[in-house]
Amino acid sequence: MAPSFLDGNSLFNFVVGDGNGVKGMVDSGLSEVPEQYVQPPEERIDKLTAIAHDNRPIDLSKLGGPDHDQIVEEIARAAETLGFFQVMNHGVPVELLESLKDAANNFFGQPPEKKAVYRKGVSPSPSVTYGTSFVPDKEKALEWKDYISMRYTTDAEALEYWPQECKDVALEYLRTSIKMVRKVLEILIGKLGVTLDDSKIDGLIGLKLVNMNFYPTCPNPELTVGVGRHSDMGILTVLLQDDIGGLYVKTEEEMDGKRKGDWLEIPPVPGALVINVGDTLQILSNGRYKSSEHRVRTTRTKSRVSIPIFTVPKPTERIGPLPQVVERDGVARYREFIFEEYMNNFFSNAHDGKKSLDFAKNI
Ligand SMILES: O=C(O)CCC(=O)C(=O)O
Ligand SMILES: [Fe+2]
Repeated sequence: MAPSFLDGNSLFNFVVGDGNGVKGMVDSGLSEVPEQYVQPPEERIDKLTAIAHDNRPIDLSKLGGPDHDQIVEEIARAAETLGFFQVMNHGVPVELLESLKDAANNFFGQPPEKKAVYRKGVSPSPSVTYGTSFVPDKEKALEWKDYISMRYTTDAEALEYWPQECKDVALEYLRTSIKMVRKVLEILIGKLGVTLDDSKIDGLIGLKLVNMNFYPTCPNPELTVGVGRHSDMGILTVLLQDDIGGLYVKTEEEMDGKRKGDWLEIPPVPGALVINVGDTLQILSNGRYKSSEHRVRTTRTKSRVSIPIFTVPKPTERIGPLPQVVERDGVARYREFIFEEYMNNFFSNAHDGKKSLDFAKNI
């Protein structure tokens, strides 16, 4: 029977506390968006004014041929401007991409009690968390999204604790993507005129998370957000999205006829993956690479899945602008800190654009 949400508390408990998620709420028969999900006007997303970012995906297979230098340029240019680009021939098998979307839909298609076992605090492993929105306790308006997050430690631990519905494909996705992430990161660091040894790179991408996001259908998409404005905290994010669309990125500067502050949609391209720069890479590069603000809209008739891999430094890693870059720039735009401090700050605040980076600003 459809629960009647008489007050805000019972709705919050049903969705967040009991782990029914937004999907459970929608499945209970909802004709309009509850007040807790209504965004203030300035955060709502106007689908009609969106401009598509229709750049072709960068063909990574060309790194092995005569066009190597041009591809390196394209990657660096994209990281310096929008901070987002798409790649093809990335080494992640295209069939695996299809299986991943199926796995995500299968996982979220289960009854709530099967998913709720992975809630924070009750999950059989601290590396697996099922939840909804971002930090529900801190948010003025909740995000229209459920997720499962899988932090990688070892293959054995993943095979034991990650959900049956997704563990094999998620591990394969991680294994194949990481090779590509390393390659792209080495290119970007190289373009800064810096070489880092393998152990330093290992530390910078020492923490890896595979998330599966599920955005249920929404009766009033114009009032809600799937994910609010934010930037990612780590080094590079790899993102697989399905064919629904709705990922928007804010332009940091005037480019290709777009004005600073315009929101561009990253359109779904079959077989491609989206890559974006995270806060930590912006900091390491002393601001040259852009960790862009992005957000996700909701849709009325079809649910959407996306599957990001976040590559993030080890919590104990000391982070700051690379000394060679600071020397050349003549100024350090960010301070040094231990990554765990950054991470704790990131997860203790609601999404608020690029405010996460203030933690690292030099005062
Ligand atoms: O669903 C998407 O397309 C993006 C999700 C996202 O930005 C995130 O999980 O950090
Ligand atoms: Fe993101």
